[in-house]
Amino acid sequence: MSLLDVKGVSISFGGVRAVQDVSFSIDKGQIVSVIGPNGAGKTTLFNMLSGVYSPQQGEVRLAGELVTGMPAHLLARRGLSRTFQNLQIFSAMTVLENVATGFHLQENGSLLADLLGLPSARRRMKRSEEQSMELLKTVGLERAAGFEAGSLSYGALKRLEIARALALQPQLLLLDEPAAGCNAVETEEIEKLVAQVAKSGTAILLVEHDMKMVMRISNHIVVLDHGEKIAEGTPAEVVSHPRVIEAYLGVAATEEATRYAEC
Ligand SMILES: Nc1ncnc2c1ncn2[C@@H]1O[C@H](COP(=O)(O)OP(=O)(O)OP(=O)(O)O)[C@@H](O)[C@H]1O
Repeated sequence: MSLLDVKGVSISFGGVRAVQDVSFSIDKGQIVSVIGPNGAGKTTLFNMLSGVYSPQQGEVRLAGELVTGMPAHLLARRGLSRTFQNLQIFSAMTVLENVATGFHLQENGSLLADLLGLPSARRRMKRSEEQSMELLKTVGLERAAGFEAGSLSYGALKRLEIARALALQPQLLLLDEPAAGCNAVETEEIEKLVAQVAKSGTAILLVEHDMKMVMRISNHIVVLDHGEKIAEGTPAEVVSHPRVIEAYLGVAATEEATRYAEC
């Protein structure tokens, strides 16, 4: 049984078939990437798997259980967490506090105990701070634990967002363009981190435009074009697939034609 099983999911917006009959699966510890030209349906698919949209057709199973259209907070309890392309960091909080909020979301502590500062709440707080420090070490931000998150560089913020998603102790982590806006060094750091997270057993679903990173890091790639899956396989298999070449060359040729037209 796969960790994530996506079967025939579809969604349309008005007349636009954003995602049509897409199926694929992810196993434990695997890095699976979704690629495709602009408008191919990557973000929409990602949003259907992370509880933002509910598929109009098809089903999604997480560890064998039906989770189609389940909202994000319930998915998180079942072991699926995500990061956002536009960072969702609390910039006025410290780096450590940002990660600790991830742990608080996961715990079922009593609100009254928290408000009254009871020993059980203090113990829980201490435990989540210790666990947050461990995660900050994993993402290379332990020295920045006490800094205001807003003072971090962009690449560091991206890693902080991954740490916070990891605080939910996911079996599956969905990463929405983790390297977008990062320079080469920051991209390399993110790539290493993603590989390390997968090695520890957490499966990853990656939507990313940086093709070099995708090709180096993925075990399996799903290629979308105009909302449909046109190919899937290992990096070597998809780069030599005629429909993938056509989808990307089509885009390149159009861009080239536009450039000529502007001259
Ligand atoms: N909320 C929406 N309402 C209407 N149309 C939408 C909506 N979201 C996406 N679409 C359309 O669905 C199609 C797929 O869009 P989507 O953003 O998923 O593609 P993408 O592969 O993520 O593109 P990009 O690489 O540019 O981010 C596009 O034609 C887009 O215009």
